[in-house]
Amino acid sequence: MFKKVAFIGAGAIAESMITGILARHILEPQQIWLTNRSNKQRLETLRDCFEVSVSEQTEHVIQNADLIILSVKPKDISEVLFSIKDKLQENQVILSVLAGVSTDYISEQLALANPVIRAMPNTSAAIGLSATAIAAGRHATPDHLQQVSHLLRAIGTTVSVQENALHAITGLSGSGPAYIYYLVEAMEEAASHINLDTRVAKDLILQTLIGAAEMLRSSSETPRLLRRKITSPGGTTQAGISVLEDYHFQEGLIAAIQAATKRSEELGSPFEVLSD
Ligand SMILES: NC(=O)C1=CN([C@@H]2O[C@H](COP(=O)(O)OP(=O)(O)OC[C@H]3O[C@@H](n4cnc5c(N)ncnc54)[C@H](OP(=O)(O)O)[C@@H]3O)[C@@H](O)[C@H]2O)C=CC1
Ligand SMILES: O=C(O)[C@@H]1CCC=N1
Repeated sequence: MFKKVAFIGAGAIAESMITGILARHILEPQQIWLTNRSNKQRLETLRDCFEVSVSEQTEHVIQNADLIILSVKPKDISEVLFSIKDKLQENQVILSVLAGVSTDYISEQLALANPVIRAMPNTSAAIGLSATAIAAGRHATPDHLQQVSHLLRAIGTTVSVQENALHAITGLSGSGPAYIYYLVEAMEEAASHINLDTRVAKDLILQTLIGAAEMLRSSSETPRLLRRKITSPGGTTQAGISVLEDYHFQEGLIAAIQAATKRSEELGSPFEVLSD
């Protein structure tokens, strides 16, 4: 297991991952190091909250780390790779969670034989419920993949995929929680239109979501059948679904996931490398 894990990038996904990892005691706080570009206040907040080590010096953070997690925006990756390439030690494993950016790009920029692995988690990592996909890049052996998967299993489920699937996975499950939160925003807004008490409505919406998710997980029935069982002919659900159909709800969601997938490809396109 990794002894020191360094995060370069201290934003939303780094925080979610650290929360999940510490909650499962996969690592102790003193094993986690963190840096960002300039937001000192943010580093201090995370240090105080998690008791992890922080430093404005990337060199200090990555020194002797056996796993380095890249968690910056795609636009910042070139700068980060340039700043660490001369400081990396042999055998340090690189794990990138960036949308779009290929492992080949990372390896080419580093021009080193360090193993590179790419993963796409989501923010449910914070409660150990991320749906994470992982792909091996250059120099990553099955053993490296296994070690990283072990760590990532602390933050949820992990599935190994071919790297070219990661754009679609980013559109589906990387961004996925946002689609659900967007739906809940609309349900809460609807509750106010139908004069329900806000607190009561929030509790009912939450339990409805949890119940439906658990039904999907535990039942052998398809989502379509589960939906049909709620939809009495001429009843309330049919009235509601019929309006969703008028608004092309499903087509909208399909288009949203396609757009997010395309955006991942676009974010990665400045970093494409010609294959050997
Ligand atoms: N948010 C999500 O749900 C998910 C995000 N991702 C991916 O994770 C990555 C980060 O996303 P997110 O956490 O949302 O982004 P945030 O904007 O919240 O965080 C980005 C972090 O990167 C830091 N940073 C920028 N440039 C540098 C640099 N040169 N050296 C060190 N640190 C730097 C920023 O520091 P400062 O604030 O000081 O500028 C900030 O801490 C993205 O590539 C995204 O695609 C993947 C899965 C899910
Ligand atoms: O919105 C984004 O670009 C990132 C990638 C997946 C989730 N958030």
